[in-house]
Amino acid sequence: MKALLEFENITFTYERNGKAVLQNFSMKIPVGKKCAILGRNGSGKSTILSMANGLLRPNEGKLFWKGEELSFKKKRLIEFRQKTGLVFQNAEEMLLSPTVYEDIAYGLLNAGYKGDLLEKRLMETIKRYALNDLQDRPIHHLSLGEKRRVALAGVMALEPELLLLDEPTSFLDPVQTENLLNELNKIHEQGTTVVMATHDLNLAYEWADLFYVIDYGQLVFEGEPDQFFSNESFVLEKGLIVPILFQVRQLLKDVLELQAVSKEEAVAKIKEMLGQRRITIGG
Ligand SMILES: Nc1ncnc2c1ncn2[C@@H]1O[C@H](COP(=O)(O)OP(=O)(O)OP(=O)(O)O)[C@@H](O)[C@H]1O
Repeated sequence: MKALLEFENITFTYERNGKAVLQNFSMKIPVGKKCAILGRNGSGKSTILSMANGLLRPNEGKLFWKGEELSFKKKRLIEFRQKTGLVFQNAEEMLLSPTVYEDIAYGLLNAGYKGDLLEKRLMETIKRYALNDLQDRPIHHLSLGEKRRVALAGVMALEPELLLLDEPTSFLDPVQTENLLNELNKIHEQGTTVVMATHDLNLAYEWADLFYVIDYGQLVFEGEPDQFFSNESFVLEKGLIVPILFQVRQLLKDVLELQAVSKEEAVAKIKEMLGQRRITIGG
């Protein structure tokens, strides 16, 4: 499996002589997958995402981008940071420009775009993320869902190969959550590898191809979502729960005496039973 980004034996401490947040941490993110990083509060998920974006430098160990060791020299780091876009947990707080248009332009300017190229990319981004009606609006007049869309658009304007998202659906309503997932699926279909840290296990199960479970700064599971949730005692031990979607799939399989029930079939069945657009049960 070819790794896009690899963490190799990384140790990281925020404070001098402080407790290591990551210890001998190794993880490979393959090209072209939809990955979810899971783990209890404080397990190290945001730290991993910041390091994957070159914002934090390991105390020990190495990072590899497409097999090549990451250099922390300024120029190389700037190049690397453009290839790995990070949308922060409170993305809306990162929007500092007066308007949507200016915010996206600011990111492009910082990345060295100017003149016609800047204008072209700006217009493409505004169109692609359906921001036409919002472009001249002051950022503080936007809803949370709209602010998240602007933050995502700002990062995607730089066409990263790896998109990193820290709890992108927190505080979004079910419709906005669904819109965001549709957007992420489009981004993924166009060739971007997507990694999301989330506490929403139903969503992670429905969306991700690959799980990384972090506990106390260690990678304790890497693999398929079904494999992870099949071992309930392990899931509970890691401070997580088996989501309702997984349970319904197992139940339907038994009741209907089928070999397998796809996630899509299970989602459709739950929606039919609950008469809802999206599943919002459990964490
Ligand atoms: N800037 C910082 N300075 C010092 N310690 C920090 C800093 N940021 C995070 N930590 C500590 O590092 C550990 C891991 O934090 P991190 O935010 O990576 O966890 P997380 O899994 O993303 O948590 P959550 O699910 O609550 O967002 C925690 O103990 C946290 O207190």
